[in-house]
Amino acid sequence: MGSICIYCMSLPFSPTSNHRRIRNYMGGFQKQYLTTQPTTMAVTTNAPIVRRSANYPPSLWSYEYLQSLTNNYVGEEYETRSLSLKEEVKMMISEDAAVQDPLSTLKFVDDLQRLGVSYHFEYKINSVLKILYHCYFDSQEKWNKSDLNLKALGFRLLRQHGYLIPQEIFEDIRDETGNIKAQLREDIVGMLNLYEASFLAVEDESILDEARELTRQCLKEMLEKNSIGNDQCLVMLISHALELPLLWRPQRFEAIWFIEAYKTRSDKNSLLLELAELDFNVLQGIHQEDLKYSSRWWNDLGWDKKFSFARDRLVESFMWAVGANYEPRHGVLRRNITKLISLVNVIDDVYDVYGTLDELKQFSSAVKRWDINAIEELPDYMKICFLGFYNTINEMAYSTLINQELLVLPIWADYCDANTVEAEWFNSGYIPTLEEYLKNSCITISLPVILSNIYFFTSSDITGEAMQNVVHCSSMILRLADDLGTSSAELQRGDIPKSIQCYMHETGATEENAREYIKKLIMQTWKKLNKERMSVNYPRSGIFIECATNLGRMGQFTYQHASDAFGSPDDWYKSHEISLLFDPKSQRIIT
Ligand SMILES: CC(C)=CCC/C(C)=C/COP(=O)(O)OP(=O)(O)O
Ligand SMILES: [Mg+2]
Repeated sequence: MGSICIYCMSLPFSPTSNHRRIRNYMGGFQKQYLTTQPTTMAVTTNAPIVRRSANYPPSLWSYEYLQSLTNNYVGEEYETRSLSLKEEVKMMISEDAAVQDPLSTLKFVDDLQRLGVSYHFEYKINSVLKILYHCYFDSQEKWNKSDLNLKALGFRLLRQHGYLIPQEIFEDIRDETGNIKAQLREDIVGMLNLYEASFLAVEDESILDEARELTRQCLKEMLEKNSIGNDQCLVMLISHALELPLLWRPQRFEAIWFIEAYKTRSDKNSLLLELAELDFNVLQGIHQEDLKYSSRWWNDLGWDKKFSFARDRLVESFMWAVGANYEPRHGVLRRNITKLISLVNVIDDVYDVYGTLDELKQFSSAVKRWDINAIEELPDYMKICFLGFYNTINEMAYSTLINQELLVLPIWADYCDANTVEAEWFNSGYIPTLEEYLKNSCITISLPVILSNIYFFTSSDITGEAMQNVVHCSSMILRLADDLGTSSAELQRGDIPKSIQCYMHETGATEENAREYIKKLIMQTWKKLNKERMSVNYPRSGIFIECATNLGRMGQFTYQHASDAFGSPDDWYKSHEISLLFDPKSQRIIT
């Protein structure tokens, strides 16, 4: 096994002195080029502690700006229009039409989902999908009569709704050379739907794996050769799918994009479009109220002013909350997710960047005891940190009448312990195996702790094992996506090796190959998650499972350009913040 030191990426690595020398060199690099903040605070000796800083930029959004947000889409006029549009659209989802014209029905359901309004019609959608399943998809004899597009779209929507249609539905798509049959390649929309459908694979479904690769190649080639024709909307849909498949996209961000794409479609339904835009704007008003509440909480907590070394990411944390669930009735859930993510960001920065190993151990032990008297032993900045954390969690428990111990123990203790392990690795220069790293870092990515807290606000009906599997899969997806996006900056400022570097160290792979391997792991994890999602008792367990899945999706969306768009939001991320939270839908085209 070849060895490359993650600190210099070129020298052969010897786990002892050579490595330590390079790490010291990195320490020198940090001192020279990164902001360090000498402080007079002493822990056990009188030597000043040299602390790192991640140099995160300040928040883009001031408290005053957030509090000044107003939304015009309130009042009787909009409510009445919205109600009547919903009635009209509901009548367009017809059981009879599903039997007569299954493809049009499936396309309509797909549009409702992508436009972000399907939550109004869940009952009706479930009913037509059930009919479609029994008429066209419950036996080989039936699906053999369907064309590629009908099979692919039906497969995707039905699997998404828990129907385990077998992959064999696509067993005859290849010719004797192994390529997709020529006449199927002419059905570009069918190919696109097959590509999207293939992401619903579970483990050991090679037909779907092959279909994904073959359709990806074909679609990519068509785009490159400009051979799709004049349908601009189809061209947009194909490049959008190749960028990130639909299944991996958080629905609200998809709606922002899809509403604009839908406008360019020749067969668009103007009533449906009006409903989608109006509904988006009404919901944006509701989200703004949640955001204003959250910003008051954050302002009162005062961490943005007290911890200059840490991320002040209230609005961005709120985006994750909307990504997790955007429906009007889940405001409390969004507010709590925002609190949890904002807290976790700062605590993560304390462990990763600012705290000394001794301080971190003290903090972990204080959390374990969950005793207010524990703060006496902590340094000043940690007193504030512990107190804010302690009060917020207790208040969340109180407001939902949950025994705080359920919210706190043992999962926050596990979270702190796992972070301490990372700090120990950093201090000793230890490079874990990929397996060892992932076991620990799927805890430090914080989804287990966030989702365990969320569990109590969603009153979901889900068994312990299913919950554990779903939490594990979404944590893994978020961890791997986060590493693909943030590890370069993290290593520069000094952090433990992340999954890419652990894999490189273990196998001698290049960074490019390691990144490819990590992407494969994301795909494998999705297969496990797909299986879990299809086997649970939908929709009673739906909210929790959707939240968990969506937070994984938020990771894939946020870090898709291999940069830390969350920690250091760039123009691309900022434009999404504006479209999601501040600008109502208008004639503006978003690319
Ligand atoms: C669900 C949450 C918490 C979302 C917020 C965004 C996020 C994944 C932060 C992790 O920060 P990081 O990149 O510093 O993580 P780590 O230090 O663990 O690599
Ligand atoms: Mg971190």
